Amino acid sequence: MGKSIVDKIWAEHVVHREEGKPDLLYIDLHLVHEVTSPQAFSGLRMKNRKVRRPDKTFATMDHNVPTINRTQIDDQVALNQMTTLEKNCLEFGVELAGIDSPEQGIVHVIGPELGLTQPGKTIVCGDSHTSTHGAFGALAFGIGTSEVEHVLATQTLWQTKPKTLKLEINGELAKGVTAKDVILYVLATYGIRFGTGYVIEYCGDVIKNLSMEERMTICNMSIEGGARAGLVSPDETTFEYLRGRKNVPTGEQFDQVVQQWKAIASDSDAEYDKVIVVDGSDIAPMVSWGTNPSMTAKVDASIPRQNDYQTELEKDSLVRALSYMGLSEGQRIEDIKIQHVFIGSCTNSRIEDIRAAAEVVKGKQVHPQVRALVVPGSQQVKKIAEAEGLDKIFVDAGFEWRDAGCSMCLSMNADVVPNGEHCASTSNRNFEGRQGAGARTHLVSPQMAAAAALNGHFVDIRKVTVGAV
Ligand SMILES: CC(C)[C@H](C(=O)O)[C@@H](O)C(=O)O
Ligand code: SF4
Repeated sequence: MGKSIVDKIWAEHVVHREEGKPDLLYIDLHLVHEVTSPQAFSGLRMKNRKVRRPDKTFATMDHNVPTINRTQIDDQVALNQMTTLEKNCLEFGVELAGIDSPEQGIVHVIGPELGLTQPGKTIVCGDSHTSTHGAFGALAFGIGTSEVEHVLATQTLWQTKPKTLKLEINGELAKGVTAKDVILYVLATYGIRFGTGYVIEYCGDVIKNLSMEERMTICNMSIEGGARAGLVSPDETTFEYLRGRKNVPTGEQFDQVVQQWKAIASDSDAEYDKVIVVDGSDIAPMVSWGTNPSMTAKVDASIPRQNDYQTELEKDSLVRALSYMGLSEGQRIEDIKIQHVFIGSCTNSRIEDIRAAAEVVKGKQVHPQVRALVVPGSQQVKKIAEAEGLDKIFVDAGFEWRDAGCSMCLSMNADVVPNGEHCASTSNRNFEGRQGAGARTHLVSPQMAAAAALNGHFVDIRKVTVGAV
């Protein structure tokens, strides 16, 4: 019987095993951000311990950094967390992409960008969307602050081996259907718990034909389906993305490491604990209408009615979600009006996302009732976009063009959606209050967000002429 990538990575990383206990796993890369690390560093200091492997630890600041006027920060909470991280990194010898660094950005955008994220690695971070790095064939998952301290101190982590779920997406995607729609469709179909206890391995022709950035979008939202990790076996697309990046070996050493990466991919006869098969041609551009990512519909459909559900529990949660969202049963998705647009977050803020949105926006104007923001995932993405003139396309159309950070994805900084207003957002969570108290989030792809910005309501991107000036 063949082995899956999870079996292989696990076997290579167990450093201690005892019957009836979790395994002790070796961690290859520990990413750190300002929100979940302060107590962990304090813990080390109190116990008089060092960071065991500073060379395998990398920090950035992303969650509450301002995305505008960075030279003069007046948000005291943000400032305090940022200076604390700076002090901790200096004291413990951890490399930091700080606020002034050209490498600063959302932790899940910069890991891959800097070539730190590589196939076969175990990667952790005190952040649930660490699953993003799975796109490279790494076993990557979020950990809590006490575990952050444990990894800092020992470079290991106690973990129970998860079950494996093969999610095969076959066929082809229609024009206008993106990776974001794939994962929203999966969540709309299988719910927010189907992945609980599993690591999801995404495969099939649709996944094979996606770019690395698109694969990251899908792996990113594995956590929204209950799985702590989601991954894709590495292939030529993976190796080509990594070739020439900082932190990736070069020359002959690159060829050698590619051989190791190839060996880590799942065997064709690998067995899984559960298998789900999806037909890619069923997927349409998706829009979330409720308060969790599974409350999502195709753009040309309508919000469900109570009668569409069997159980009282489901009917109740529909009613509650619609009351928070200020929407009604049976309302057409295209009739939902929006006042804000956020193009950003670790789900959709990479260069391909920004390019796709710019294509839609080019030569057009943001609807007069809409405030629209583009927040690149990293300062490097920002720089590439500016070199291509994309910032100008957005600014000319009436968008705000910002510095890198999490921004309106969770509104820990000044980028907030006001109470009761609707936001078309390329992020990953639409929970109550996520983008501000009373804010109403609709999860969509960058193309769909851009089209909504121009129209003031959702429109079917398949019917929009893209790129016409
Ligand atoms: C702040 C952080 C702990 C949190 C997470 O773990 O995901 C955040 O990134 C989020 O997206 O909600
Ligand atoms: S962009 Fe959003 S989802 Fe991603 S790490 Fe930041 S807050 Fe979390």
